[in-house]
Amino acid sequence: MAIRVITDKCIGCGICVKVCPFDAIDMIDKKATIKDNCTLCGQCVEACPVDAIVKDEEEVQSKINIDDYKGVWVFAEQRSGEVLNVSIELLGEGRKIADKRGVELSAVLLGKDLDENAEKLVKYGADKVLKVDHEKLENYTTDAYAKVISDLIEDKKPEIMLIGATTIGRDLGPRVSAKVATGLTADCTRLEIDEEDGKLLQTRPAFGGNLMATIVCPNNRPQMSTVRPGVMEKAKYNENAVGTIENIEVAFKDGDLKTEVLEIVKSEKETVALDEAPIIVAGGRGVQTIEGFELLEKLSEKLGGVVGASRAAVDEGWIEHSHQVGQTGTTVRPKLYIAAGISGAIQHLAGMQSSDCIVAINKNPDAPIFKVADYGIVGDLFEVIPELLEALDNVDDIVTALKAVES
Ligand SMILES: Cc1cc2nc3c(=O)[nH]c(=O)nc-3n(C[C@H](O)[C@H](O)[C@H](O)COP(=O)(O)OP(=O)(O)OC[C@H]3O[C@@H](n4cnc5c(N)ncnc54)[C@H](O)[C@@H]3O)c2cc1C
Repeated sequence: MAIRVITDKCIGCGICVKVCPFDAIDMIDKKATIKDNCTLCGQCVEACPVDAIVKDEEEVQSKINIDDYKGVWVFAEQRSGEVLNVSIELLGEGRKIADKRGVELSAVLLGKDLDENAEKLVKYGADKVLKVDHEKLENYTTDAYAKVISDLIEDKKPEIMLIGATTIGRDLGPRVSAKVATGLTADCTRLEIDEEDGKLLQTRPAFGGNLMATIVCPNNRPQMSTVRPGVMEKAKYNENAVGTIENIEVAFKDGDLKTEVLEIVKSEKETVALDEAPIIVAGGRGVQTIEGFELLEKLSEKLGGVVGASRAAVDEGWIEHSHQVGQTGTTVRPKLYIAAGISGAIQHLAGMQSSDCIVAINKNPDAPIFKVADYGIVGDLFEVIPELLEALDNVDDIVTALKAVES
């Protein structure tokens, strides 16, 4: 599709320049000229009084044979030798899509000393693991990983490739998609497959989370998505599952790799792995101050969890954005989510309502958070949390006493 100006008809009235919401039309020599930032919205076509601007509707012809592409791939991301939860979630989602399409589900595993993780991926439902074991892949680098995966795609032609929208996934996905000349939908929160034609309907928040956009990639393959951690259900572990592990040999030529990891230094900036945490104690505007969050920190430490927050608390500057849960923060699915002083706005619920157990502490008995809570405590968090801490101390004392009696 394209927007085209029929120059013979254009009278240079400039109406199109005025109506274009994207400033994508210039008047050059009294003729409308469409710029590269045109979004094909078509407002100029509607507005032109002399029909000098037209939209060419012809379908873009695919340069590849789409039928050659088969199978669903999941990039199995690892950190410090551990496969991330998001990759297990993607195996769960990939399994559903592969079954609907009647194709194989493969995990793509890059790194060093991968035998144990390859077995694990089979037990989480991968029919096949494409294992690329090489010392240059021990630590993630964009050029090495993007090269290996794009070469694999060109060789084996998967129909769909799913990658976690982690910092690594957000770097890797676009590089791979550019190398293999296909589209990528970033930061998806829902995936559906059209069983008939195999189109992947990729849904993601757009315009700052104010609307949900569903995007398809009709003319190129693979259809690639990065998917937010925490939104899909994890694949079930099955000790007896069987699958094949294919060892892929790679060789890097001079010039293939432009970066080398010399040392890994932990950032001093505070970050928190919310999406991996089994317990989250989250606070909202009701927590009132930075000191209020110290109380939440105590409770989360006691429970072996991490601290989360609503956007209101982040906007107040009481806690870093990396702790924000919700539509424009992190989506989480912990075993236990304690929401203290959080009202339960829809954008917050979107990021935490799939948690296994939700405990809400709020002064207002009508707060919407209670509608999704498994346990609700109506009360002042500055009274409730100290009581919880005391009760947990008592439990510790009882456990210590019991151990002393046993020994
Ligand atoms: C496009 C968009 C994206 C957004 N994305 C996000 C997002 O990712 N995450 C997010 O959280 N929000 C997001 N928001 C903001 C969201 O709409 C709400 O404004 C926000 O979640 C409210 O935060 P809160 O519940 O902490 O504050 P409030 O709504 O002000 O609620 C405070 C609650 O604390 C209770 N309270 C007060 N004092 C106490 C006390 N002493 N003890 C117990 N309870 C107490 C009150 O009864 C109240 O229920 C987004 C909004 C938009 C428009």
